[in-house]
Amino acid sequence: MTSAKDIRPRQDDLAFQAQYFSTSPSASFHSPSSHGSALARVIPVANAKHLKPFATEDIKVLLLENVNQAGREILQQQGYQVEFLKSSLPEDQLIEKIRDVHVIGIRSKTKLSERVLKEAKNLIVIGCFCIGTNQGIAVFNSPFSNSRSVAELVIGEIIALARQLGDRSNEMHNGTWNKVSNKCWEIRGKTLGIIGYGHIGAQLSVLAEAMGMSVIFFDVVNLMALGTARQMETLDDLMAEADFITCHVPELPETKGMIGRAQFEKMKTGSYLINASRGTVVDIPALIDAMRSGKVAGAALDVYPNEPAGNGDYFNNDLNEWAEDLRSLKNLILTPHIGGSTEEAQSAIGVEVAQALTRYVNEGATLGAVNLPEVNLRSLTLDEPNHARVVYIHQNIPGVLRKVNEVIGDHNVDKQMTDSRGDVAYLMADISDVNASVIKDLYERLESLPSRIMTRILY
Ligand SMILES: NC(=O)C1=CN([C@@H]2O[C@H](COP(=O)(O)OP(=O)(O)OC[C@H]3O[C@@H](n4cnc5c(N)ncnc54)[C@H](O)[C@@H]3O)[C@@H](O)[C@H]2O)C=CC1
Ligand SMILES: O=C(O)CCC(=O)C(=O)O
Repeated sequence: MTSAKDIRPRQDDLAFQAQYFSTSPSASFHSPSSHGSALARVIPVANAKHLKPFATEDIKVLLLENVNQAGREILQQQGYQVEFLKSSLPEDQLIEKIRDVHVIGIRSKTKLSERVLKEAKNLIVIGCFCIGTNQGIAVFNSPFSNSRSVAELVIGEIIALARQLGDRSNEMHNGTWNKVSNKCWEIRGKTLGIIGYGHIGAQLSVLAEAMGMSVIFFDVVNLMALGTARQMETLDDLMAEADFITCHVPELPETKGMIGRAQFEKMKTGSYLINASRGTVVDIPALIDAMRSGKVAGAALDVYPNEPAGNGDYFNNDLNEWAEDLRSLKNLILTPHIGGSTEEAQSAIGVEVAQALTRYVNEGATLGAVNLPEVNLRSLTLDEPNHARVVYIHQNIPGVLRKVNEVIGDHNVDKQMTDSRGDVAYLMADISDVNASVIKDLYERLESLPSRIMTRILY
């Protein structure tokens, strides 16, 4: 019987290798520490084939934005070449780097623009150690590993704003004792208005009620309210009733500027605004005016329309034209996008995304992908050394499966699964009794089909 090694393509055929990575066993994976994610549903097979990815050392991973060490280690342990940078990269430098890369890991600062992706000829998967995009390149994220951290930050800010803690602390740092109770409040009995009742909004709802707040929320989806929270019919209703308003919606065309002058008008005089979602959600010049007029008694911002790529003295008008106006305002907490920046969140994200990337690179499984249908096949086992796994990403148009099956149907297909999501379909098939020349032939025939987006063969 031929061993797995015997069916390797030649090491010097680089273009060929770039597309071919062998499988690796489910048994070597552990479920991520986080809570019921798609990956946690994967059941390890007892005698799963213990393969290391073929030509492991040729898999190049670029990790930007200080991705957590736990995630880095998972990728390094696979034997991949991992390059790690603390900050993100400007577009031109990213284009230079991404040409060779198979896997990229990013956080919220890196923009994988069309220009960048066009140059990413070898890229097979993107790990968002936060969120996503769509190019036939799989994208994995960690949908709720940092939700609790954001919710806890917001709870801290609600109390800090109600008690003007930022101002008192700054005054003491400057040597001033200023003991005041005027316009300082308990939060018990006050109303929290949550805009966007998803992972973060829902956590916040529970925490706020535990501290004696009443919770109302507005969401485009009709959702089950937790505890005694109430869903409001309109955003205006929420703006008019809440004492504290906090935004937890995604960045979308519909959420751009969703808190603008008209919404500030609706707010109670002396209420508070918090934004730890995305910088475009709040119209900042309108907020500045609302704070100057006393309509808004305090605010906390964690996110901004423009954010710097790394740490440094960047929070000025060159970055955002109103930055210095913001810096001059009282009872305004400004934080550098740290909502999800806790050891717990970063470690959980690192593990979850790195495991998803590894599973995709080695096995083709798309469980937890943001932009592809979720497809998985049970692991190949030790009894199946001469099997190959075909992964075929293609346009979701009629007639493709017939053509694909004409190609693979000459062989014994042990198992096959296909699913689609929008315009993209994903097929996985395990084929038995194959050797290197068969694999090469299959690969070339699948690549030549007009519907092809990406072909990979794993073994
Ligand atoms: N500051 C930070 O470090 C972090 C910021 N975030 C941001 O927070 C956002 C929310 O995070 P999650 O709660 O995890 O997201 P999620 O997807 O679980 O919840 C978002 C909610 O917003 C609702 N929504 C969407 N459009 C809306 C609209 N126009 N009006 C009202 N509701 C709308 C959705 O129906 C959903 O219920 C993320 O998209 C991200 O931008 C997330 C993590 C960390
Ligand atoms: O911590 C980060 O880099 C990004 C956090 C965030 O905004 C997100 O997960 O969407």
